[in-house]
Amino acid sequence: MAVSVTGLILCSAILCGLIWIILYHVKRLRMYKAAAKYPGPVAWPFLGNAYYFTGKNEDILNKIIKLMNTYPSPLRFWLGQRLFFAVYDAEEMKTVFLSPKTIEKEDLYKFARPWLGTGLFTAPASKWRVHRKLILPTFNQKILESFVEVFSAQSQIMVKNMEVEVDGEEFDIFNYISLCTLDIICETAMGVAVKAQTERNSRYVESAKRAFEVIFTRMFKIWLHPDIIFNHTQLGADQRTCVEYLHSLTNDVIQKKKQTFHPVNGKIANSEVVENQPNQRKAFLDLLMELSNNGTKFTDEELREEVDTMMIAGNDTTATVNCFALLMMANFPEIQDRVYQELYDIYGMDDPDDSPIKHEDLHRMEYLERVIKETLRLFPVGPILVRRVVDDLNIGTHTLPKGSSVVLGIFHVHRSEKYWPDPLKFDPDRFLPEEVAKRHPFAFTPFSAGPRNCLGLKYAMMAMKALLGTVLRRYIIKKDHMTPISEMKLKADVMLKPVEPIKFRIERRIPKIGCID
Ligand code: HEM
Repeated sequence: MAVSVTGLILCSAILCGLIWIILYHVKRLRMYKAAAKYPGPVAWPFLGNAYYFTGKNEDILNKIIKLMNTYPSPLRFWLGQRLFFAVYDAEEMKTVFLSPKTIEKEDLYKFARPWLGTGLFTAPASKWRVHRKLILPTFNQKILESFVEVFSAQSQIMVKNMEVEVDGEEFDIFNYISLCTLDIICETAMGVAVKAQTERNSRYVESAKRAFEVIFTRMFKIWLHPDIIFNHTQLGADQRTCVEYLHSLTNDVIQKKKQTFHPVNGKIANSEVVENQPNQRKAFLDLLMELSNNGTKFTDEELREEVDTMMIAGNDTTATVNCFALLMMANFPEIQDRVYQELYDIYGMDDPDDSPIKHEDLHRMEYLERVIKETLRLFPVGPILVRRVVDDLNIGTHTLPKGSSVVLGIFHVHRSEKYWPDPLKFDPDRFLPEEVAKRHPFAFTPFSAGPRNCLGLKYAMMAMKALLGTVLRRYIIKKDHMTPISEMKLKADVMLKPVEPIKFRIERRIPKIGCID
């Protein structure tokens, strides 16, 4: 009798399980039918195409690019039960970028939430709409202009630190630049001087790097998706250690700031680094705390999430692009000369210490701006972006079904012959206004596009110009052997990175005869 009751329970459980599986698949029948109309690699039961993404992190980006080179846009693939469409046609991308149906980030971004919570970058659309509107004014032109002083001062510290490399061997430039961009973002986002450059403290940079690696690895390894498995792996342990440190830093600053907060007029006492300065520069965190006091509340946790988001969105991105831009100028000395000529026209032979770069100088660096844009074209730090499709979305000849996700193939479009003749040639003049006018506007989207684009676009361009300008006024950058762009190995750890460190030599700059009027 006991056996038959057990048997009965077992049969019922199996039956319920089967009914659940059938209902689950019936509900998704529409999506399966839609998926069948698109080209893509053969998907295995349960795993989908996850088998394709096994292997090292550095191979994943190349595998995605290979798929895009094999199939026409839009292409279909499955990660377990998740259906993805990769879109890499500028017109189709335009529709996706601009549609309210694809404003929601893909669920894979949730793996960044232990670190960034629901700050702007990872926020669900409902929260993102409210916070984006509140935060947008803190990036206004006047505030950005007040930051240029910081961009310049920190870049000057960096070029001084690089002095030891003058006339030496090739060295890894990322070490210098990442500490400089970290000092810059800490001062402008939090209003504190962490002195990463002077004290050579790279723990933040190392922790953020490892945290990114872990997030990216987890995204493509579907067996690491459930928390219960991930938390028991070495990756889970690494993430906990890194995030604990990263959070402690931000929490510390918030608590200290709160003690200087003046509750009567709702203003923050000037932050420690800017105390005796006349222009009353405010950091991003100060501005957010003032907003909170005006009744638009950010909890302490939300403040930390938004500051962590800015710290990470604004540090590694600009550091990486600066390194790529310097590499391109080392590879192509004639382009470096043109940039220097432009700087010479503004500053003559004055040293950056005597006449630092000011905000009103930045708009005169037109050629440098084109160099940065061409760098962003060939090396977009966000090589792919992923959004959820919350309702059927017609993208021209196809309809992406509700419940699927869309991968925007920015890297592929940036290097497509369709939009860029001789795409692997480094040619900043592609960004002359008359050339831009001839091109599809969505063929160049390094900062994303549409309502959920990069909030720090202007900040980033100003910071990069100040840093690169300061380096090139002081040094000539040289490479012993040029690596053709087609042979440069790239990987994605969420952001696009070079597989090998970027190295070059420096010499002190003595203006060339041809450059002096
Ligand atoms: C070269 C530098 C940079 C590049 C190429 C870049 C690129 C991007 C891209 C592609 C996105 C969209 C990500 C996605 O949809 O998944 C994004 C978002 C964002 N970026 Fe940047 N970024 C840069 C620098 C900065 C800086 C300096 C800041 C702030 C100081 C910043 C703040 C943000 C924020 C807050 C978001 C989220 C926007 C939202 O969802 O509303 N970025 N960035």
